[in-house]
Amino acid sequence: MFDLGAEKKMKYEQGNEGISFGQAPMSSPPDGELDTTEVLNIAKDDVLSWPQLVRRTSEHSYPLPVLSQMEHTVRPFVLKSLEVNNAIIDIFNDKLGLRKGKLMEMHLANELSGCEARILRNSATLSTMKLAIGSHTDFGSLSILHNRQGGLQVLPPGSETWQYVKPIPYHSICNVGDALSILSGGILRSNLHRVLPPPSSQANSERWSLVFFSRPSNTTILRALVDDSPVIAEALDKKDVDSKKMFDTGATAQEWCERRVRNRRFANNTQGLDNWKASRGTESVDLASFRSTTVKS
Ligand SMILES: O=C(O)CCC(=O)C(=O)O
Ligand SMILES: [Fe+2]
Repeated sequence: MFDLGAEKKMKYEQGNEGISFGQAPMSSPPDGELDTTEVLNIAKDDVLSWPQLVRRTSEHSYPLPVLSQMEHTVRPFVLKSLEVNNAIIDIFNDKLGLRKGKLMEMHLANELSGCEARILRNSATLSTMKLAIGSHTDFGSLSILHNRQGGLQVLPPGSETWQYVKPIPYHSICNVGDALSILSGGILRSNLHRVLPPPSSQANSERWSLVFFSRPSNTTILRALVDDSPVIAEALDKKDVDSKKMFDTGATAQEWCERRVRNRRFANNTQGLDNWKASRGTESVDLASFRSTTVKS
């Protein structure tokens, strides 16, 4: 799939419109270097409507290994991921003081959304510092990540030191993304992370990972649910005027994702810092941290 050759891969390219599904060359603002990881995104909407496609055209759908495994592998993976995702969303819903089912109403599987499964491959490399995936927050609600090799790092809030997240066998890693952070008035945090080539004994090996990203339905407006929960209203109340603005984006979930995807695309990343700024999510760290290579294991 990733070995198809550049020309054939173009057929499955995600396109320039900020829509994420398909094969995606991403770069790492602010320096605009191409991330070394290759990714293929499969839309939840296409998986659930299969054999019909609603997000990709039949001419530019997905590589053959995806299509031939749709019934036996891709669909069960997406259904199980949605089940796990929904259970976690419901727990957060109650902890945030929202009425039962409020968050789920924004994540209905049969409504069009940016939810997607992602397969990632980073070729073996001798350079231990070349970014496999540049620093970013995830765009949506929850990301459920399955990886066996190291390389994932997080930058804890207020810190300039990246820390490795060690994969634990039979466990997955769950990240909160921007959408849930905004809806919760910042009570849930969308963490800043990046990927380096695997460290120590795994260095020089190819790195594969698999993620399911859940995102609110396309039409969901991304703003803190202050009218639905006193807990969220109180959290937002404590923020200063500038931070408050971040929690009333005026954007739909679709617009939010499209903006972020478009400005992280290698092909679009020609404006240096302007692209970098336009690609940002809910993080509020300075530029120095994005360039920092200080690592604590
Ligand atoms: O491959 C990983 O460990 C992380 C992938 C990731 O952060 C992403 O695709 O957004
Ligand atoms: Fe990520």
